[in-house]
Amino acid sequence: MAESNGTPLLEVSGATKIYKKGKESTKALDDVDLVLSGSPATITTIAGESGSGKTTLADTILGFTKLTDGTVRYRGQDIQRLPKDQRLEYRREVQAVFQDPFGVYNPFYKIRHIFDVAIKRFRLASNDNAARDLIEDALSVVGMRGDEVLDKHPHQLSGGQRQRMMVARAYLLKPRLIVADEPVSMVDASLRAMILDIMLRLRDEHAISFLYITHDLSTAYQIGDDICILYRGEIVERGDTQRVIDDPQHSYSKLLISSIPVPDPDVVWDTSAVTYEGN
Ligand SMILES: Nc1ncnc2c1ncn2[C@@H]1O[C@H](COP(=O)(O)OP(=O)(O)OP(=O)(O)O)[C@@H](O)[C@H]1O
Repeated sequence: MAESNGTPLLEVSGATKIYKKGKESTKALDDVDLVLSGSPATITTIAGESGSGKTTLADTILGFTKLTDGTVRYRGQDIQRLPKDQRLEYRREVQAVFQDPFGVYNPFYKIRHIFDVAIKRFRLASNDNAARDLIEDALSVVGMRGDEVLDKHPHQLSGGQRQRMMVARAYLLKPRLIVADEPVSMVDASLRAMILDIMLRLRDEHAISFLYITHDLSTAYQIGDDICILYRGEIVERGDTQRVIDDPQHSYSKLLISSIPVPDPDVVWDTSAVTYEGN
């Protein structure tokens, strides 16, 4: 897919999504604009409370959900109107890592199946040796080896290992963007640190950008470049992560940030948190 100079990797414009069920309707996204330049690669956090529209935005960018209004452009092209060959390229270059790694595995297949399918679908290797090398390379990025995992079934791996398999599968495809929807919320603290570190390495060493969807502002603070605070489907504040978290301007951001747990016993818990009642 051609990327002309200055064209952002991803551009979401006026994204509005209304879910309708009978007479009820929910506006999950309300006129959201978002641009990821892709160069240099960055980690952009989408943060907000449950129901704020984070997953809807992620699903929209992945092409799983159609917008009611607005567009998602990947390298300048509306993802809903891509010709077949460009669609395959977009499918390869924009990968997903989800919260529950168990949900995406077929329990009947061994782990190697997820890699074999990806290699076949995107014609990544011309023979078995080349395929094996690609898989080992991808596993090494997440600190694993093929003989440890490939002949196992999903239930024989820990949650953290399954999540690392998902990251390895995404990396195998040499994506430009990984949409990571709560990727560390179901793993323990040490694995969380490892996965966040892998994300940083993929950004810095492999130029992979991330859209990091989370309600956890402390991890966003650790790894995020930019942050967008989503509230009821609208981005109410955006900017450099440290700036926004250290000095939030919008009253909802202030409320969200005041609820971050403070680990330092010498830091007094701020009990004067505002109650958010709208703009
Ligand atoms: N398929 C659907 N049908 C109807 N309403 C939906 C659907 N998916 C999401 N919604 C509604 O849209 C709003 C945004 O939901 P969404 O899942 O995008 O939020 P979220 O920020 O990802 O929440 P969480 O952190 O709990 O996953 C919510 O009010 C939700 O109930």
